[in-house]
Amino acid sequence: MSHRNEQPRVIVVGTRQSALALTQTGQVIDQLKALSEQHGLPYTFEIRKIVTKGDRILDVTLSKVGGKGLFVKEIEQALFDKEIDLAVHSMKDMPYELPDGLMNGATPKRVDPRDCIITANGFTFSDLPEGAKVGTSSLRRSSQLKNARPDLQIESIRGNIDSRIKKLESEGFDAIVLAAAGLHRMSWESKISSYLPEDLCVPAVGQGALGIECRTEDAQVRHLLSLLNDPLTALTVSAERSFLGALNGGCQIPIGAHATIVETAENGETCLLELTGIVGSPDGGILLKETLRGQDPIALGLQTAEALKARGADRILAEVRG
Ligand SMILES: NCc1[nH]cc(CCC(=O)O)c1CC(=O)O
Repeated sequence: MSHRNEQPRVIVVGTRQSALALTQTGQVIDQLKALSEQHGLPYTFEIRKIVTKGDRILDVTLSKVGGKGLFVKEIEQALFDKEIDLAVHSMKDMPYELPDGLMNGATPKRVDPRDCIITANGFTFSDLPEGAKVGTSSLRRSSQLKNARPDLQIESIRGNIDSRIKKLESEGFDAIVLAAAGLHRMSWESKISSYLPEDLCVPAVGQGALGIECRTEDAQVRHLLSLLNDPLTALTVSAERSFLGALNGGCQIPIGAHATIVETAENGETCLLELTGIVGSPDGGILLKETLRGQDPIALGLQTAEALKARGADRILAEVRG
């Protein structure tokens, strides 16, 4: 079926070493293998593990470590050095701006974007007892949960999802908050006690989606990755990331956004998007939320950010950044 005359090539895939990173990278490689076969591309795949700064620093709140892209810098260097040819990231850990020479080659279909809680006693969120101790290091999550339930005692919990689940019991949390997507990819859905609906907790920008970074000049990898791209996911993620960029955000500040497709035109060329964005104070005292609709994802992200700025979002964010 080959319409080109491709030479055999080993494509090296970089990944962080966490169980989730390895699992989602493995899943993407399986999909790329199937697509290569289907399209007659003579590619084989190899995994290279990379340790990032975010993996090494585990004892401080991430917003204090500072710097965007804590989990991606070493990976990007490996791409530039051609030690690897592509890297699978959780979209929510990908910085807003990629360096010159690198690009997001594909946004595969998103899985469940919601946050969920795992509790020691199988409680749902509304069952949590007065003053319950809830583990999360995300300012976005603490802001929204404290806003709904000022009595909760939010405490920092770091580490990969597997070590956080262990800490639920060993450190006496009543509940921990995690992205459902990571648990689904690990086939750990059965650990989920309940999902947090979006009117309670708007997810992180890009949550549940992946991004696949590659070199802009690598036409073969770009062609292969284009086969894995899901255009509707790419549209919603681009609205969310436009919102994040307009607020100069990273993943360690209290910002959340989620876009959905409301309507697609028959020809599939235009569609109507709805974007909900929030900015909150970490203690939950202030929580600003806007929902807007539009066709152009970039414009929609900017407009939603402007609407929040008009209500004081910049002041909240300046305070968090210190
Ligand atoms: N910041 C860590 C991180 N990056 C991606 C995921 C989960 C998977 C995803 O959202 O795609 C997680 C863990 C979590 O927040 O529970």
